[in-house]
Amino acid sequence: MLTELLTGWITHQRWFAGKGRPIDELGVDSDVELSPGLHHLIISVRQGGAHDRYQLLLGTDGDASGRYSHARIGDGYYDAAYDPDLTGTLLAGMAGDRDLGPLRFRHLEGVEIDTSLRSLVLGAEQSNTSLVYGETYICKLFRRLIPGVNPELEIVTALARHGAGHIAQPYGWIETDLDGEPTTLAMTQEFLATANDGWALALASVRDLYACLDSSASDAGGDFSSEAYRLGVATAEVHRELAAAFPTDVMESQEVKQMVEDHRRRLAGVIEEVPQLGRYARVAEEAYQRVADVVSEIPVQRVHGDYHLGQVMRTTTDWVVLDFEGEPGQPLAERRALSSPLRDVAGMLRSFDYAARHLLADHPDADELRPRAVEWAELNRSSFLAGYSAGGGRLHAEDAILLRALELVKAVYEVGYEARNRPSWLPIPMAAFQVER
Ligand SMILES: Nc1ncnc2c1ncn2[C@@H]1O[C@H](COP(=O)(O)OP(=O)(O)O)[C@@H](O)[C@H]1O
Ligand SMILES: O=P(O)(O)O[C@H]1O[C@H](CO)[C@@H](O[C@H]2O[C@H](CO)[C@@H](O)[C@H](O)[C@H]2O)[C@H](O)[C@H]1O
Repeated sequence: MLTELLTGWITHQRWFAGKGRPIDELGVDSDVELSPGLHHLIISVRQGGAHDRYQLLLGTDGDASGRYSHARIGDGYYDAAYDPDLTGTLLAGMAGDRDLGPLRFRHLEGVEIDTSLRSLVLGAEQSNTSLVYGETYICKLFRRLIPGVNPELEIVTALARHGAGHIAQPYGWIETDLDGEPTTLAMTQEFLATANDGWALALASVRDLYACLDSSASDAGGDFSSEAYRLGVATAEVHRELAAAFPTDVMESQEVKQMVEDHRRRLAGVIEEVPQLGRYARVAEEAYQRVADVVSEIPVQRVHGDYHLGQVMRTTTDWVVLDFEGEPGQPLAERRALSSPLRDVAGMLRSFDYAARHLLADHPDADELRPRAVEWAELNRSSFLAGYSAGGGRLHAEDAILLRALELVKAVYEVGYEARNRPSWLPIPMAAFQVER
C-alpha cells in the first residue's frame, strides 16, 4: 500500500523533519494528477503530538523505465522531482496560470517562461528540493508545508515589482490553501548559473590565509576585503529597498525592553540545551542589558532574518541576496515580523568569524593560525561595515550597542544550531563570547 511505502521512505529523506521519532500515522491529504504518470501529493505525518505536512511529486510508472532507481519509493512509485520527462508540467502550469484541482500555478506579470527546459535536482540543500531548468530557472519545492505565503516569495516578488537590484528575478509560484490560508508550495526564480556563493568565495580566501603559514608573507590571506565592502554596500541597498516595499515602524522603549526579555528567554532555552554556554551567559546578559538601559528606540522594517555568507552569491557584476525566508524553525509570524536591519548586519559579521575559524578546530597549527584568522575576520568585518555605511545603511555611534547585542543573539542561536546539527563546529559560536568588543 502506498502509505506504507511512503512511511518507510520518508524517514530517509534529508528534508524530513521528524527523524529519529516513530511515525504513528501517515495519510495522503491531497492527490492531484498533474499529467499522466505524475501526481502531486500532500502527506500528513503524525508523530507523538506533532503533525507535519509534506509535499511530494509522485511518479507512478517507475518500473516501466527502471531509470529512477535512485528515487525509488517502491511498487513502481518514485520521487518524480528527479524525472525531467515529468517536471516540465510545473513550468507549463506556471506559464499558463493553470488551476489543477486545489493547486494554483501562477507567473509574475510581464515575465515569459520558457517551458521547453529540462530539470535537474540541485544537490546542495537541506530543507527543500530545487529543480534547475536548463541554466535558466531554479524551482524550489518547499517540502515541509507551513500554512501561509512563503516570506521568500512575498519579499522577492515585492522587491521585483519595485525594480530592486541584488535579487534573483522571480518568475512564478505554485500555491494551494492549507488550513484556509493560501500556502506557497514552490517558487521559480532566475538561476544564477555563473555565480559563486559567498561562503565558498570567503573560504577560498581563508584557505590562502592558512597556506601562508609556511611563507614569510605578512599580508595574511587572499584579500576578500573589497568583496566584503561591496557586500556591505549591496546589503544597505537591499535594506533600503525592503523599507520602501514594506511598512516600517519604530520600536519604542517599552518594546525594546520586551525584545531584550525575549532574547534573555532564548538564551536560557539554549543554555538548557547546551549547558556549557552557561559559562558565558554573563557576557550576553550584559550586552542585552546595555540595550535595555541605553537604546530608547529602534527603527524596524522587513529584513532577511538569516543573513550569512551562504545566502549571498557573487555574479560577474554584483552581489545577489537569496533565501529571504527568515530564521528556519521559527513560526511564520515571527519570521515576517519587523525588526532592526542591524540583525542582518550582525548575521553577516558572525559569518566572517565562521569563515575565518571553521578550519581551526582540528588543525595541528591552530595556535599559530588563530591570530591570522582573527585578523582576517576583523579586516572583513570592518570592510563590510564600511561598505554598509557608504551604501547608506544606518550605523550611528549608538547603534554599536545594539549591534554588539544582536551579534551575541545570533551567536546564541548558532550555539543551539551547531549543537543540534554539527557539534564539531560548536567552538566557533562559543568563541564569540570570548572576544572583547
Ligand atoms: N537563484 C539561484 N541561483 C543559483 N544558485 C542558487 C539559487 N538559489 C539557490 N541556489 C543554490 O542553492 C543553495 C541552497 O539554496 P537555499 O535557498 O539557501 O536552500 P536551503 O534553504 O535549503 O539551504 C545555495 O547556497 C546556492 O548555492
Ligand atoms: O542556510 P540556512 O537557512 O539553512 O541556515 C542555517 O544553516 C546555516 C549553516 O549552513 C547556519 O549558518 C551558520 O553556518 C554558516 C556556515 O556554514 C555561517 O556562515 C553562518 O554565519 C552561521 O550562522 C544558519 O545559522 C542556519 O540558520
